[in-house]
Amino acid sequence: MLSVVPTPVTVRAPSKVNLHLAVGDLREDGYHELRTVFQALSLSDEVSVVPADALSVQVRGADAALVPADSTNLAWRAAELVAARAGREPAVAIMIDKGIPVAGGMAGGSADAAATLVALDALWHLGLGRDELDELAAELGSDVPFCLHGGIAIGTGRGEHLVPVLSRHTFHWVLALAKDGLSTPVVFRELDRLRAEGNPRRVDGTDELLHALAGGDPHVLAPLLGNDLQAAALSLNPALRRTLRAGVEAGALAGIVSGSGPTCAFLCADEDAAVTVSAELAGAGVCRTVRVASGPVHGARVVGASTP
Ligand SMILES: C[C@@](CO)(OP(=O)(O)O)[C@H](O)COP(=O)(O)OP(=O)(O)OC[C@H]1O[C@@H](n2ccc(N)nc2=O)[C@H](O)[C@@H]1O
Ligand SMILES: Nc1ncnc2c1ncn2[C@@H]1O[C@H](COP(=O)(O)OP(=O)(O)O)[C@@H](O)[C@H]1O
Repeated sequence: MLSVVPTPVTVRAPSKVNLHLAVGDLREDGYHELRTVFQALSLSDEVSVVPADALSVQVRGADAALVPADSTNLAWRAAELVAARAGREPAVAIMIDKGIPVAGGMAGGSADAAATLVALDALWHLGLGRDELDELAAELGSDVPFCLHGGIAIGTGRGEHLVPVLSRHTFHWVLALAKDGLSTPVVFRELDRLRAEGNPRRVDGTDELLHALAGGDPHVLAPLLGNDLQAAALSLNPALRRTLRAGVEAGALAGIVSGSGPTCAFLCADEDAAVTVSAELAGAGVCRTVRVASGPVHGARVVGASTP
C-alpha cells in the first residue's frame, strides 16, 4: 500500500535593523516606550512545518547549538499559540534553518515565531486575517509583528504598533557578527543605569530620516542613523567600538549597533561597496564573521511546499 508522505510548508522570515531607535521611559509592565524605524533585511531564517505525532523543534545552521530546541523556543511558543487559537493539538515538527545571528539584535527568534505563525496558518488552512496574525505576533514578542510585515515601518508602543513606510529604494549593508550575544533585557537595564547616572545623548526625531528613506540616497541616510541602546551595548561590550570604527575605516558610510546588539550594521554606498567593506572587515579581526545584506525585503512569506 502507498503511504502518503506529508509535504512540509516552508516560510522565510527576515532579520531587521533599527535605523532609528528612541527609547523612552520604563513602563509599569517592565517594557520601555519606543519609537523605532525598522528595516527588514535579506539575512533570513527558514522555518518548515510538517504534521507529526507531537510538537518538536529542530535547528540547523552554524549557530544551531545556541538555540533552545524545547518549549522556550519562540517557534514552539508560536505553534502552541496558533494551535490553541485553532482549537487543535500542536502536532507538528518544526525545522528551523538559521541564517540570522542568535542574540544578535537582529530579531532571529522573532523571525522564527513570525514564520511559524504563517506556516501553520497555511498548513492547517486556517485563513487567519492580518489582524489576528498581528495579535498573536504581539503576544509572542515586541519584534514579532514587524517580522510578519517586513519592509520598512515605524514601530511605537513596545515596538509592536506598526505604520508602514513606503520606499522604492534598496539599501546595502554589511553586518559584523560578534562572538557572544547580548541579552535584550540586560541591555535595556544597562541603559536605565546609564541614564540614572548621567545623561547619555538621545537620538533626534525621525522626520529627516524618513525624508532620506524616500529620497533613497544612502549618503543622506547615513548620518541620520541612531540607536539609544548603542551606548548601553557599548558599555557592556566595549570592543564593539573598535568594530564600529573598523567598518567606517573600511569604507562604510556609517555604522550602528543593531537594536540591542552586539551585531554592528554598516550602511554602504552600493552593492559593490558592501562587498569591499565586508572583505576588509573580515580581515580586520574585529568580529566573528561578516555578512552582506540588503533591505527592505518582504516579511514572513511561504516560499515552498516542497516534497521532502
Ligand atoms: C531591542 C529590540 C529593538 O527592535 O530588538 P532586539 O535588538 O532585541 O532584536 C526590541 O525592542 C526587543 O524586542 P524583543 O526581542 O521582541 O523583546 P521582547 O521579547 O518583547 O522583550 C524582552 C525584554 O526586553 C525588554 N524590553 C523589550 C522591548 C521594549 N520595548 N522594552 C523593553 O524593556 C524587557 O525587559 C523585555 O522583557
Ligand atoms: N527560534 C529562536 N532563535 C533564536 N533564539 C531563540 C529562539 N527561540 C528562543 N531563543 C532565545 O532567545 C534569545 C534571543 O535571541 P534572538 O531572538 O536571536 O536575539 P535578539 O533578541 O537579540 O534579536 C536567544 O539567546 C535564545 O536563547
